[in-house]
Amino acid sequence: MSAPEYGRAFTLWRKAAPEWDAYTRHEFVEALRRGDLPRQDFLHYLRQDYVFLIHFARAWALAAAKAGTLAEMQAASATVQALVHHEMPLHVQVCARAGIDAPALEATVEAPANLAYTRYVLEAGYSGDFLDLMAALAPCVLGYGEIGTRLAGSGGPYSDWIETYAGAEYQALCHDVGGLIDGALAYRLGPDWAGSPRFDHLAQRFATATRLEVGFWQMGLDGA
Ligand SMILES: Cc1ncc(C[n+]2csc(CCO)c2C)c(N)n1
Repeated sequence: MSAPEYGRAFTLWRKAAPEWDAYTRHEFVEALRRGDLPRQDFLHYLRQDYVFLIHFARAWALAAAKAGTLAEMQAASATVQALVHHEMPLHVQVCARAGIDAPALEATVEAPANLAYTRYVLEAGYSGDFLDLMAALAPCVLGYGEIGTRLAGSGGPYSDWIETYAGAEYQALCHDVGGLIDGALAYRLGPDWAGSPRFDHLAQRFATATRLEVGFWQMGLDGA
């Protein structure tokens, strides 16, 4: 499948990430598409994803702290707001309907693949700058956008999940984040950012985060 249009950096990083297809076409994703992913596996994934989102929101808050312009600060803080007030309560709701109440969800023991991924992203932000954070965060945001687009209209028991990411609102967010990243690169590295030595290092960060997304799906299949 051709890459969705989420900006120039995404197009280049995606092409250079060896495990991009292993992430976006993982067996977990295919089982969501076919609709035969066991419910227990999905709930195990959702519980871990709730913990993931806590740290992901922290990483976006760190991005707000490392922002260089008002537009960057607005984009990062809006993402924190959306995560904390929409995406996380949605996980709480879905789990509650499946009999996992809030205290049980809060008591979720973090899987090693989850720890590895979230702390990798946070460390990129602690030791690096806004660009390091964006390169580490991009596979998560934009990969789900690509998966949503490919799975759109599949139907089945996971259609709500699929259509959330296939929908216009989430696709618009992916375009905005792609634009934010291209703008952040130009602002810090100049107009020839794609040819700068820093760009290869950022591509490696993107590839590592992609590899950790593969591990997260695999944890979803293995661990329930
Ligand atoms: C393991 C894992 N990777 C990616 C996402 C997708 N995601 C995480 S936060 C967010 C909102 C925008 O930042 C989206 C779409 C997820 N839920 N879990």
